[in-house]
Amino acid sequence: MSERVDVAVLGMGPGGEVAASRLMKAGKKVAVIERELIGGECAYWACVPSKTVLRPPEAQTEVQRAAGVSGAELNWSETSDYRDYMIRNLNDAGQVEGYSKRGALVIKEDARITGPGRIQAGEQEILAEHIIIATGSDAVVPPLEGLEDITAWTNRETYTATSLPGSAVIVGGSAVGVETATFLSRFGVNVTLLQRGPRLIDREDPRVGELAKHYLQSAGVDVRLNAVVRRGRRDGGASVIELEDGSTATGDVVIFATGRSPRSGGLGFEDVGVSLGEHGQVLVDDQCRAAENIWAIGDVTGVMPFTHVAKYQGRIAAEAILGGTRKAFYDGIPRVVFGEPEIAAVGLTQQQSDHAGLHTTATELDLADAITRPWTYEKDPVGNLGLLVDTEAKVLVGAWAVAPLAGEWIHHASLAIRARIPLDTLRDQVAQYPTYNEAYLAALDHIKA
Ligand SMILES: Cc1cc2nc3c(=O)[nH]c(=O)nc-3n(C[C@H](O)[C@H](O)[C@H](O)COP(=O)(O)OP(=O)(O)OC[C@H]3O[C@@H](n4cnc5c(N)ncnc54)[C@H](O)[C@@H]3O)c2cc1C
Ligand SMILES: NC(=O)c1ccc[n+]([C@@H]2O[C@H](COP(=O)([O-])OP(=O)(O)OC[C@H]3O[C@@H](n4cnc5c(N)ncnc54)[C@H](O)[C@@H]3O)[C@@H](O)[C@H]2O)c1
Repeated sequence: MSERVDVAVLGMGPGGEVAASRLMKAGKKVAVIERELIGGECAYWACVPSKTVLRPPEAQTEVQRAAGVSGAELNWSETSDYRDYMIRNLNDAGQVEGYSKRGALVIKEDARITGPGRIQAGEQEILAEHIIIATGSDAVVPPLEGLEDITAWTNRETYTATSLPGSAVIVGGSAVGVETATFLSRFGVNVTLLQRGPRLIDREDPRVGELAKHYLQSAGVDVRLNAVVRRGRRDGGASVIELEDGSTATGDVVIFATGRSPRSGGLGFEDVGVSLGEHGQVLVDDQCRAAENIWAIGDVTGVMPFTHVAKYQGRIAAEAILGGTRKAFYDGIPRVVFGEPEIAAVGLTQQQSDHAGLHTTATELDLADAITRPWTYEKDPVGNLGLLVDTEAKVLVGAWAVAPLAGEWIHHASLAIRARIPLDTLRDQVAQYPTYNEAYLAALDHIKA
């Protein structure tokens, strides 16, 4: 039997949840279709568990680095219990009930689009005026000889593990690799981090990668750059990765942190006029429209694979379905890696601004040399801020910070870039003393523009 709704949301990660909630609030009849757990990758295997297990090490660092306080010890068993609570013990019964009570048609099935306005979800056919594709992304595991012989994990096994391995080889040194190395090393796991290029976090300014490497090495992580993985093999209980240069890396597990690919294959998308890009991402316009009455949001669009972007696109698509005209605009959206200390960036890198033909000047500030907060915060203060300024338009176009709480105070730069706030206004802003925010004024003092 077919069921008719106004909007069918295919995939209930953070993007799908925001879109569905907004549409239901506006009185639309919504079908929410999810084949695993309502909440998606973020809630169970990615953002939420990773940030939950990173918090105890962060708190311990704060204690170790602040004057006059001591004695913080990590406890994995309590951490993993709290992590399990945060990921709802991989049970979405509460979410299913919540959406049903709010009037949604909740379908827990694998779904595919079978024609315009038509979805097959298990035995059930849904007829919908609008379809929102919010199917997210999968972990990419590179084809590797001997893969079946090693204990290979992705974020899923890592962030639901009950007991931790004694040692781990992490392949991939960007957001997932750096966060996972931070988490595991702090809980006493011997970590080797293999990054194929010359630097970590390779989408950001080179200094960001340098600093990330420095802090990981200080935490005891064996960071190997330009590491080209050749094959895997088993040696007793251990998993061994052989590298092109003849060296090896050995661990109880090998964790692949080598990127994501959009979940767009075999779901009938192309049959209804949806176009896929070269990486399989669903192509969308600036209102997240993928085809007539079909919308796509979140990781499946490949625009910026972050939860805050999936949620933003969910708001944009819902508004468009309700007749709004707001367009998505991606300037000034922050990118934070929750390392130790936090690694935050926003806007353009120097390389991107050169490519765009902008005339820019950059500066880097050692926070301890310039402001008070690092000294009141910890005994041996760390932290750096980099700014990139367009000298013609006299606005900030890029910023990065590797420092305590950087994921919080990067939002000052985020707003400045997004709203193109004139440098003169930024220079006139008065930050609370003593806060990390004062670093912006100190850095701008070094810039002639
Ligand atoms: C380890 C890790 C840590 C991360 N940490 C952060 C972080 O701290 N902050 C941040 O902003 N981002 C983080 N991310 C990225 C973030 O997880 C994603 O950007 C976010 O989950 C994307 O949301 P989404 O709604 O597009 O998709 P998803 O969360 O992937 O959800 C998509 C849903 O669609 C369902 N689905 C797929 N196909 C079908 C189908 N055919 N039928 C029915 N249902 C289907 C899936 O089961 C899934 O539940 C992290 C990622 C990883 C891997
Ligand atoms: N805090 C956050 O917001 C957060 C945290 C984790 C992940 N995420 C998001 O999730 C997505 C996935 O993150 P990710 O770090 O897995 O992917 P990524 O695509 O950002 O980085 C993958 C890294 O692995 C390296 N790599 C790829 N293949 C390799 C190989 N064979 N050997 C060695 N190195 C290899 C690449 O050079 C790259 O640096 C990202 O887009 C990220 O934005 C966000």
